[in-house]
Parts: sequence; structure tokens; C-alpha cells
Amino acid sequence: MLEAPNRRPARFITFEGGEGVGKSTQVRRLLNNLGHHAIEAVRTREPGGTPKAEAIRSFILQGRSEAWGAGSEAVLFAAARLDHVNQLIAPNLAKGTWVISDRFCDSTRAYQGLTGGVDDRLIDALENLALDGHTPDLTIVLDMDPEVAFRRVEQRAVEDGLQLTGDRFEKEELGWHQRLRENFLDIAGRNADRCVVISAEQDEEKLEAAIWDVVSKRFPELQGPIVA
Ligand SMILES: Nc1ncnc2c1ncn2[C@@H]1O[C@H](COP(=O)(O)OP(=O)(O)O)[C@@H](O)[C@H]1O
Ligand SMILES: Cc1cn([C@H]2C[C@H](O)[C@@H](COP(=O)(O)OP(=O)(O)O)O2)c(=O)[nH]c1=O
Repeated sequence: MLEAPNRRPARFITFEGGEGVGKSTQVRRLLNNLGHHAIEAVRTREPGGTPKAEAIRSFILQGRSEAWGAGSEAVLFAAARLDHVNQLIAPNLAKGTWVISDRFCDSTRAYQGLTGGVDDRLIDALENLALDGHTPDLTIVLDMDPEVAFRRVEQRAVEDGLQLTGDRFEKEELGWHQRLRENFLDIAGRNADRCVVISAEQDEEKLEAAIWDVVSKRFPELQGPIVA
């Protein structure tokens, strides 16, 4: 079959950062903006994205692997990622569909590696195996004070009449979340070609515009007028 001339490769974009910084909200908004530029894209998340990876997600987030330690949890996250890459990410990119993921490999490095104390060599090995070359083209790291992020989540839960329970990682103490924030910034600094840090302490529309500015400058195919 003949390749369409000048067909650009599909892009793989990930969002990273602490709890409640607005990743899911901005993934949705980015997808919408890509649609306005006639870019076909799928939204996904980690842990999860495929039935097998979602099963691993429930197991971990219910706290069932907590007693096994951060090393074993890193292996579980990588097992979920392997399936996610093979079944969803790689096939979509291969057929020209962009993939936008709410968290990816930097979360394992930040949570289990730098914050959880798992040896870099294990994190590196798991990352190489699970990604199999599918490194994101761009990673947006949403950065904010975790205390402010918690207040947002709490306020929204009160407004929606929901009870906040806190999953496996949400229930860690504030100092832990502050270290996590520093660790994401450290990862971004060490991968400056791929990662862009954006302050998430701005309203949803302004943050969306700041993200679009970064994404559209990075990928020339987005620089034309809105077509859809
Ligand atoms: N820029 C923002 N300003 C204020 N509240 C926000 C903003 N972005 C998201 N929220 C709210 O904060 C909470 C967490 O947002 P969410 O997108 O689910 O974060 P994450 O995916 O990072 O956990 C939600 O209740 C959401 O409506
Ligand atoms: C992908 C991934 C997530 N996690 C954690 C981060 C979150 O606490 C949790 C995912 O839960 P989620 O509800 O998606 O969190 P958030 O809304 O903040 O993104 O799993 C890891 O510890 N390691 C990983 O590799």
C-alpha cells in the first residue's frame, strides 16, 4: 500500500504531576482543541487504558499491593504499562491517531522511584521493557502546591456532595506530596527536551491556553487555522 505523501507521524503526549493538579481536566480540553484542528486523537490514562491494565489499577489503588513494597508496585505498574503500550498506544500511533495519556512512565519514576526509594536501575529496566521505544514526544508536567490542589479536590467533593475517601497514594501525608512535587520537577529538568513544566495554579481556561501554546509550537501541523 502506498503511504500518503507528507503524512506526519501521530504524536504521543503525556500529562504528569501530583494528585488533583488538573491533569484529567486538561487532557479533555487538549483533545477538544486537537479536534478543532482535525487531528484524530484518543484519550487514555495510567494505570489503566486497557482491560488488563484497569484490573491492575483496581488492585493497586485499593491498597492490595501496599504491603508488598514500592519495588513490587513498580513492577505491577510496568506490567499494566506493557499491555497499555502493546494494545492501545502503539496500534493507535501506527494508524496515525494521536495518543494523549493522563500519566505515564514518569509517574513510576516519581512515585515508586524517587519518592518511594526504588533503585534507579529497576526503574530504568522496567521503563525500557514496557515502553519498547514509545517514549512520549511531549510531556506536560502540571506543577502546583499540593495543599492548594487538595483544597480544590475537597471543595469540589463538598459541592458534589461526595465523601472523600483517598486511594492508595492520596492518603499520604503532605510532606510526601511536597517531595513528590520536587521529584517531578527534577525529572522534568533531566528530560528538558521532552518535558515542559507549566504552573497549574491558574484557572482552567488560562491553563488550557498555556498548554495549547506549548503543544501548537512543538508540532508544526497545529499552526494552521482552525478547520473543524
Ligand atoms: N485550573 C483549575 N482551577 C480550579 N479547579 C480545577 C482546575 N482544574 C481542575 N480543577 C478541579 O480540581 C479537581 C481535580 O482536577 P482533575 O482534572 O481531576 O485533576 P487530576 O486529574 O490531576 O487529579 C476537579 O474537581 C477539577 O474540577
Ligand atoms: C501511572 C502511575 C500512577 N501512580 C499513582 C498516582 C496516583 O496516585 C494513582 C493514580 O490514580 P488517579 O486517580 O488516576 O490519580 P490522579 O487523579 O491524581 O491522576 O496511581 C503511581 O504511583 N505510579 C505509576 O506508575
